[in-house]
Order: sequence, then C-alpha cells, then structure tokens
Amino acid sequence: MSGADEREVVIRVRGLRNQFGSHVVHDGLDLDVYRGEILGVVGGSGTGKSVLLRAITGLQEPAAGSIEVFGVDVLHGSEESRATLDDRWGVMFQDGALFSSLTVRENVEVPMRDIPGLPSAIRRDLADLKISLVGLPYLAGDKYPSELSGGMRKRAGLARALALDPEIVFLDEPTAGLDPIGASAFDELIRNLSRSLGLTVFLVTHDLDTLHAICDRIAVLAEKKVLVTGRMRDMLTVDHPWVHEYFTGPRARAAQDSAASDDREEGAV
Ligand SMILES: Nc1ncnc2c1ncn2[C@@H]1O[C@H](COP(=O)(O)OP(=O)(O)OP(=O)(O)O)[C@@H](O)[C@H]1O
Repeated sequence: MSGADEREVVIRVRGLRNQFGSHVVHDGLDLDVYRGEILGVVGGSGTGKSVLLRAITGLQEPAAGSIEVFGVDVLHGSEESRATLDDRWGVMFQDGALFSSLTVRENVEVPMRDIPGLPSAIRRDLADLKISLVGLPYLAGDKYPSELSGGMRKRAGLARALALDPEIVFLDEPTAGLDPIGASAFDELIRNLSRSLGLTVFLVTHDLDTLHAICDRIAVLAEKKVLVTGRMRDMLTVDHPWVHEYFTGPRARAAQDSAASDDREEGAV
C-alpha cells in the first residue's frame, strides 16, 4: 500500500508455517521489513506475533517457509553466516528478560562477553554508554532489576538489546504494563533511537498510541498470515472484522484524538 517497495528489504519472510502439534499458527505468511523503518506488528491475542518474532530471530523453528535477514538464510544458512546475525540484531522481550542476579550494568555487558580481546574496563564503559543512551540515570547501572520500576527495567532491557550496536531491534510489547506517561516516554525513546542510529525496529504491540505515535508502517496478523501492511490511514479502509474493530473502535478513536492533539501541540511550539 505504500511506495516503500524500492527501499532495502532487511527481513524477508516467505511462505512461513508455524505449528505446535496440530495447532497451525501461521500458514503461508509473507512479510518484508525495510531498512530504517519502525514496523508495528499487531493482531488479536494468539495470532502469533511473538511466535513470528521468535521465528525470525531463530528461536523458533518453523515447519516450512524461508526467512532471510540481511540476505542471510536464518533457517538453513551455515552456522557461521547465522552467527554474524547475532551482532546485527538485538531483542527485547516483554518483561525485559533481565538476569535477576546481575546488576543492570552486568546485564548489558552479557552480550559483549563474547567479543574477543575486549578489556573488562572498556566493556563496563560501553555498558554505561548504553545505559545513558536509553535515558537511565548513571547510578541505575549498579542496581539489580528488582530495585527498578517497570519502566526502568524496560529501558534496561533495551540497553541490553542495543549492547552490540545492532541494525535491527525486535521489541515484544515494549509499553505493556506502563502507565500512559511512561508508555509515551518509551515511544519517544524508540523513535529517537531509530532516527538517530538508523535502527530498523520490529515492534510487536497492542498499543494504539504507539502505532499512531511512532510506527511508519503496520503489519496486521490475522487468518494465520500477514493480512495487510500499510500506514495507519490505510488500516481504516481494510474490510476485515478484526481490523475494522481494532482501528476504528472506541479505543482507536481515543488514540487518534490524542495523536491529533499531540500534533497540534508540536505545531504550536
Ligand atoms: N512453545 C509453544 N508451545 C505450544 N504452543 C505455543 C508455543 N508458543 C506459542 N504457542 C501458541 O501459539 C499461538 C500464538 O502465540 P503467540 O504468543 O505468538 O501469540 P501473540 O499473538 O503474541 O499473543 P498475545 O497478543 O496474547 O501476546 C498461541 O495459541 C500460543 O498458545
């Protein structure tokens, strides 16, 4: 639906099938993700948004189909070529998935431990840099995850996802559980990081405000596949019961009003 087709495709999924026993989650799913975009992946509960994220990042073996990231075959490529991808993407899971026995700084250092010859003092400095990049106070590095608020834990999870300077970040419901102010601050952080670092963002969300505020494009999962992709305004014309209800229901209208008022305020500054 958009004119984005000439842009570089960094993730290409074709004919993906995921199933658990006889339960087919995806069947014939196709998706392209373009460099530098923030793609919002939405769909009803159980449509397989997280399974798709896990399949693309090699954590879930599909029953059929192909997945290429930066042209590397995630499913059948050599171990060597697949290993190169680990440095080029970062993943933030829903709860931040931090190690509770490690401080925030140590958590952020975990992905860096495999860098040969990196002195521990530099590793520490790099971790502190990531911690400040996500807007956490310097002292947060010494804290354990249990000592942080939910929003701070999410920022710490994002700092760890950014540890190896990835080109793509995968975020699984980053604003779930945050209050509206915390959620919009997190949205802004993602947008700023994406723009300043040129990051491609694959963002699984239920949050209509996030879709309005920061997503360049939206992919809707339904009927076991990506039913439609396009910009927010394209979603309003999709003739499908779930898509229609989701994008034009009362919550959608509230999100739309709030986005419009944000735009007006920005324009007034
Ligand atoms: N390891 C697993 N074993 C069996 N079934 C699974 C497994 N992982 C996911 N599923 C099933 O796959 C389907 C899709 O799950 P997934 O978590 O991807 O949905 P989702 O779209 O992210 O949902 P939600 O919006 O509720 O988080 C669900 O029916 C889930 O029960």
